[in-house]
Amino acid sequence: MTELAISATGLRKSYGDKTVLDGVDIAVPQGTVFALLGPNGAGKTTAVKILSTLISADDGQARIAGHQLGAGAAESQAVRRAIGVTGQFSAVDGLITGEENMLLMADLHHLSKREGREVAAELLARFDLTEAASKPASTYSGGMKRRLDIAMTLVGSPRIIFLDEPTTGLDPRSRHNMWQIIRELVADGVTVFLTTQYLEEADELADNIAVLNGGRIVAEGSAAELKRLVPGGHVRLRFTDPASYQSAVSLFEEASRDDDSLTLRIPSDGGQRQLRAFLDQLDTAAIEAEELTVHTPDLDDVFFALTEHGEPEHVSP
Ligand SMILES: Nc1ncnc2c1ncn2[C@@H]1O[C@H](COP(=O)(O)OP(=O)(O)OP(=O)(O)O)[C@@H](O)[C@H]1O
Repeated sequence: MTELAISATGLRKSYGDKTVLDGVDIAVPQGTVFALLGPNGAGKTTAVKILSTLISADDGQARIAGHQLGAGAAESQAVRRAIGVTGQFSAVDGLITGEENMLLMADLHHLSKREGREVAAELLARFDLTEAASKPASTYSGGMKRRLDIAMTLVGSPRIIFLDEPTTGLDPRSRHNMWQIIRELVADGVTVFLTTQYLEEADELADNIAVLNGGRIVAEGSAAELKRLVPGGHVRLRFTDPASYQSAVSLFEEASRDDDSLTLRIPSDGGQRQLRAFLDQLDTAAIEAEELTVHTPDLDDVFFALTEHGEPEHVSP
């Protein structure tokens, strides 16, 4: 069995009478990406803070890199040495330059001056920050700050990295850059624990995804496994001619309809056989659709089905 980099059972945390985590179990094998997915306020950051020793849980057990959480200062210290944390509580100091931020980190990790300069230069180059290295970090774009934050985290060569919403607020190009950085970390054998509100991000990066809602993990598995949990596959037929739309409505009784947009949504597995049958039915009845699109369930369907948002009401494209 692959060794677990992170394991937790029965984690609980409340603030006053508000229960944020209500018995959460997590298992992350070494060298994999785990995504904790959940709506705003679901408790994702709280879970990261507990697992990275920043706060303690009210109850439950956790082992990080083989060290038990809550088992004394030495064990917590060992956990901190093995992990890196970046995200909503960024360590970047805007008043000093990117390079000075890196050197500060190197000092914290007790690297010699020479080693520190070498590691800083190497990481700044790796994250495309060499040119900006002598400018104050406050002048950096959002994407550059995140890259600097990760570069600073890597000074200590952590084997486990917690990334709390690493791409929130980034533009699409910076988001893709960040995904590439995360993939390279994993290729180097680093274990990544990621929180995100973006289903696409979890789909792109994670080996395993857990959906956190109401303080509990309500579903867990690979993106493909989660997609199989929910129905959501359908064929969408859009019409411009109201008469054709009405004919199709009577032909496909099982379809859900949107009379405003003249659109029908027919449950379907998206398979070739079923698609051919739909087309045959349309041809036989001489109905011309403006557009036919196939929608296979995606993580959005899972998310909406499993979190308190409820079912999506609209006919999605
Ligand atoms: N120190 C605190 N004191 C009181 N309540 C807190 C504290 N920290 C977090 N909470 C509450 O716990 C809940 C979960 O917060 P948390 O930051 O873990 O959520 P999240 O899933 O990371 O959300 P987001 O995506 O918005 O960052 C929220 O309702 C929040 O208000």
